[in-house]
Amino acid sequence: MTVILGLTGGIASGKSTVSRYLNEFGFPVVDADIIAREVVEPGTIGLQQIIATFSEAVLKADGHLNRQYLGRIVFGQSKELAKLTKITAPLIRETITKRLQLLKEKKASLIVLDVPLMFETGYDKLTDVTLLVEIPKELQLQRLMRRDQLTYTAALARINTQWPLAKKRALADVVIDNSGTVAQTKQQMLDFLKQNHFV
Ligand SMILES: CC(C)(COP(=O)(O)OP(=O)(O)OC[C@H]1O[C@@H](n2cnc3c(N)ncnc32)[C@H](O)[C@@H]1O)[C@@H](O)C(=O)NCCC(=O)NCCS
Ligand SMILES: Nc1ncnc2c1ncn2[C@@H]1O[C@H](COP(=O)(O)OP(=O)(O)OP(=O)(O)O)[C@@H](O)[C@H]1O
Repeated sequence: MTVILGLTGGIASGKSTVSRYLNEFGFPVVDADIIAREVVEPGTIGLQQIIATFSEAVLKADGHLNRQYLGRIVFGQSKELAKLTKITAPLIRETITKRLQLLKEKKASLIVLDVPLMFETGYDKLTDVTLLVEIPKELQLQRLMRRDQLTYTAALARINTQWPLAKKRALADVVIDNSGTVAQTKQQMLDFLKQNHFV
């Protein structure tokens, strides 16, 4: 039987750090952020629809989506974000469903489904167990500002488009605290994997 492990957490909480670690054990990862990029590559229907909605100003000179520019438009303006997700959400869902089906057919024992907006979008329904990576909001702001070179206000706007941590924590089966070192986080993950006989 295949177990689908839903991995979630706020922006810059450490999901990729955890999913990379899980992938080191050979567990396949289906990553919604990566798929969100694939569905708007040049030549896709997704990109065509984005241009039709937001104008050609969203394109870089090489024809790729200017993600930084679009991010500035949508984060902090809920109407604009809703227009974008109306385009991307169905395309992401279709790809995720296909990938999960393929991996199940290959009889993967554990599949990691990494979705930042797991609970907000109901993807937890596809999972057998949900794991939340959490850090305190101040640390989240610091890591996000540093990683994406954002101002305090821009980082806060991104965080505030997502559900508050407490609401996600109430729904998660397992909570991993990523406020310490990466090594400490990996140890918590290893304990979880061992306890559940995944390794
Ligand atoms: C606005 C975009 C172009 C900005 O791109 P950028 O490269 O700067 O960010 P990236 O895609 O790496 O996302 C970073 C993080 O932002 C957060 N985020 C992304 N989309 C959303 C959203 N619709 N609502 C809330 N938070 C979001 C997530 O925590 C995500 O991990 C991009 O985020 C996007 O296309 N978003 C819409 C697609 C989507 O809904 N993705 C989430 C899949 S669950
Ligand atoms: N335990 C840690 N200690 C210090 N820095 C960390 C730790 N975990 C992650 N980071 C750093 O914090 C940033 C966010 O981590 P990561 O990219 O894994 O988060 P994420 O949840 O996948 O983010 P997003 O979903 O927004 O892409 C990265 O720059 C990463 O190197």
